[in-house]
Amino acid sequence: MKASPKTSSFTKRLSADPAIPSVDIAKDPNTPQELLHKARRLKAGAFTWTRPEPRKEYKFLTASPRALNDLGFDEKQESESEYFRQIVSGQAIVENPYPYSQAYAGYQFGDFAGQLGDGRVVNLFEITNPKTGRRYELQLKGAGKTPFSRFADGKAVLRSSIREFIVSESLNAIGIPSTRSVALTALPKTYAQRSASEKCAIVCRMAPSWIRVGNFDLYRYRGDREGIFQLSDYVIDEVFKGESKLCAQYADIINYEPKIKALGELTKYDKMYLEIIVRNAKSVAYWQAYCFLNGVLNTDNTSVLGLAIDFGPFAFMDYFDPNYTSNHDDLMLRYSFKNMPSAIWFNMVKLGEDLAELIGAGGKYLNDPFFKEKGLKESWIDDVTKRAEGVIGAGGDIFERIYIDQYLKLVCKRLGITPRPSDHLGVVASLFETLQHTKLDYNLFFATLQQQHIKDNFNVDAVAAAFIPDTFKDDPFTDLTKENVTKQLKSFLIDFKKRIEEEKLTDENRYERAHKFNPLFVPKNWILDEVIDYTQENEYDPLYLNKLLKMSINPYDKSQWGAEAKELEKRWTSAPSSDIQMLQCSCSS
Ligand SMILES: Nc1ncnc2c1ncn2[C@@H]1O[C@H](COP(=O)(O)OP(=O)(O)OP(=O)(O)O)[C@@H](O)[C@H]1O
Repeated sequence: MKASPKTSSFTKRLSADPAIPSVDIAKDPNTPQELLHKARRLKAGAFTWTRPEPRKEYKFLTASPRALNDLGFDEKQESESEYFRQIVSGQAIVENPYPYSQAYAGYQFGDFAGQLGDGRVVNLFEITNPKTGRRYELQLKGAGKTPFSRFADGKAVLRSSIREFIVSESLNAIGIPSTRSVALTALPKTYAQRSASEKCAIVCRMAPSWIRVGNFDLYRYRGDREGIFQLSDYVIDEVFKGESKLCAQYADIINYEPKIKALGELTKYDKMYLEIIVRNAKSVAYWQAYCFLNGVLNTDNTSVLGLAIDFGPFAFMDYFDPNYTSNHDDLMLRYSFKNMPSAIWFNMVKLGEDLAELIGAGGKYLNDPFFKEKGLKESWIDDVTKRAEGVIGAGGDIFERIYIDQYLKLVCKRLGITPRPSDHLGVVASLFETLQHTKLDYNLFFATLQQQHIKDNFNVDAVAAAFIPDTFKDDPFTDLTKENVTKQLKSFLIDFKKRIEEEKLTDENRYERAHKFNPLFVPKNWILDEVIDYTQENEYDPLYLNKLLKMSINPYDKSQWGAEAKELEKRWTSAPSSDIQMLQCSCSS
């Protein structure tokens, strides 16, 4: 890490908080420290200079070998280096570029919440992996108070830090777009009051960009049209690497969408908006295909890159229940499994409203000097409003098409079959009916199915039995009995057999296709709870944590899970007893 060149495109291209206009002022010992660490509302600017608050004691716990590898580092050398450990915990900072916290706003549970911002995050710098050319921005979560801390303490507790550290790396390893975690450091003498007093930690995280829909919301709230232009140009040039890359992947769907055709030529701002929509539609499909719930899909937790971001009350669902919400406080089920697509679409509409002037202008007004300098003439307003509504409406159709297309593709990949447009009525419908009625472990179901021999004279009872865990008990109060579960499974297996015969797929073909999409392990809430308890009760012994990390970053390859703690591996890959399934979490972290 020491030798890697470090930059910050964000602070280079976007405007700083006018209260601390330069790094020299931030560094000046005469500058009041409250300016860096006390809650206040910024008048303007995309960020403010700040730095991690010093803590009494730091204890390095672990680093993700996969993240280090993606940064272009030697895993072992880096994680053992003192310099690395100091940087990822905020004990030392790189003075150039100087650390900062981002300003953003957000719609939380449907209501606008005003200025939010990095209230416990300090951004460090960007590093580009010389081999892949990929750039990542590193930041520290739980690094202390910033001007965005509002009424809170700037801390993150160890419990939520372990959860975020593990799940972000797990999602990425499964193939789901996510922000990442580099390293985890405990703060043994730093406590935070949550429902009880808890010990704290710092997670060093990385992402190609940390920009959220909330960054745009803030400019709209301030009425800062120059800020919206600046942020949009930054996102196009630096996050998406130029206009030519926008909307390239789904050009066929986008260009042939009738509502898009009606808009005439698309501007770079239209394309940026649609690119963000496409990425988020795909991500929701991933979350649903793997039954992952973020739990708080507010606009401040919706990345412009469609990355899973901010891991509070998240969960991998144990069994398929469309009404499940992982968020204990989400009484209206706003962020439940079935509502995730509409929650993200709500956020895309808010982004469209933030960008209304830019996407409404179209080629007709965008290059008009009056528009650039001053804004809209009275006579243009109807035209611009109509076009902005047109872009958002077209975006809605595209969102729906891409989400459905991607969801079906992913589910079929998990089954090892080739998707057909009618699948939602056929084998996929049969699958979800079975999953919902049998309450079998969702992710384990696919991993079990890919192993089964389903041929001409297959013994359907024996195959059905392979899905039912030894621990299964008839529920005396419902019809969830072994007999009914077997019946339901057999019905699905017969439908499935018909389909694979139509496709002329052998068991081997099917396994070859499916096993790359069916993780053998996902970190469920009950496993995370066990690891958190063990780590806290055993003076930060990293045995469980590192075992969980190995399993989470190698979900398709058991051979990488290590020779240690085999009993944990066995338990963590089995279906759990019903009393620890479908756990919920609260937002406090
Ligand atoms: N303990 C805390 N101290 C200061 N600010 C906080 C704290 N917890 C949450 N916030 C702030 O409240 C807002 C919403 O919190 P949320 O839990 O969604 O974000 P977060 O987990 O802190 O950060 P991120 O989204 O970057 O993962 C954010 O502006 C966040 O910075």
